[in-house]
Amino acid sequence: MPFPIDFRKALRSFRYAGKGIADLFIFENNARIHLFVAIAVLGAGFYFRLSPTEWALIVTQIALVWAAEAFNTALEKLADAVSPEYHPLIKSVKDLAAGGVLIVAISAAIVGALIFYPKLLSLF
Ligand SMILES: Nc1ncnc2c1ncn2[C@@H]1O[C@H](COP(=O)(O)OP(=O)(O)OP(=O)(O)O)[C@@H](O)[C@H]1O
Repeated sequence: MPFPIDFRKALRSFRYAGKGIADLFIFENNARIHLFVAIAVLGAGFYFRLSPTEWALIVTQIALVWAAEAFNTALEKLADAVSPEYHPLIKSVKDLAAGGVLIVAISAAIVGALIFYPKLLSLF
């Protein structure tokens, strides 16, 4: 019986996923904005010496926004391949996917404000 886990296949999948993440930040303007904001937030996190729980919340929010952006970009590309011309369903698909990104971005902004606002106030 062959070993139940094909590690070479898993490694190949990781490489493809890494290429997807690199493409996201190299080619997608919105993703680059999210990357820039995340770097600024991480810097602020180190400056204010966040607690482990605060770090967990911040890292989760950053990951959610990046993942949503990746799924949104994938859907946009799929939609463009399937129907480059105007189609009301494609409009709905793209608007829904963009709405998904906006939902997590708002959540991230609220979590960030809850964590950093009191710390910023304490500076003055
Ligand atoms: N083929 C299409 N059919 C119908 N509506 C479309 C189509 N392509 C785009 N749209 C509309 O235009 C909006 C913007 O689409 P677009 O693909 O330009 O995305 P974007 O958010 O500007 O991202 P990017 O700049 O990364 O392409 C969509 O949310 C949708 O409402």
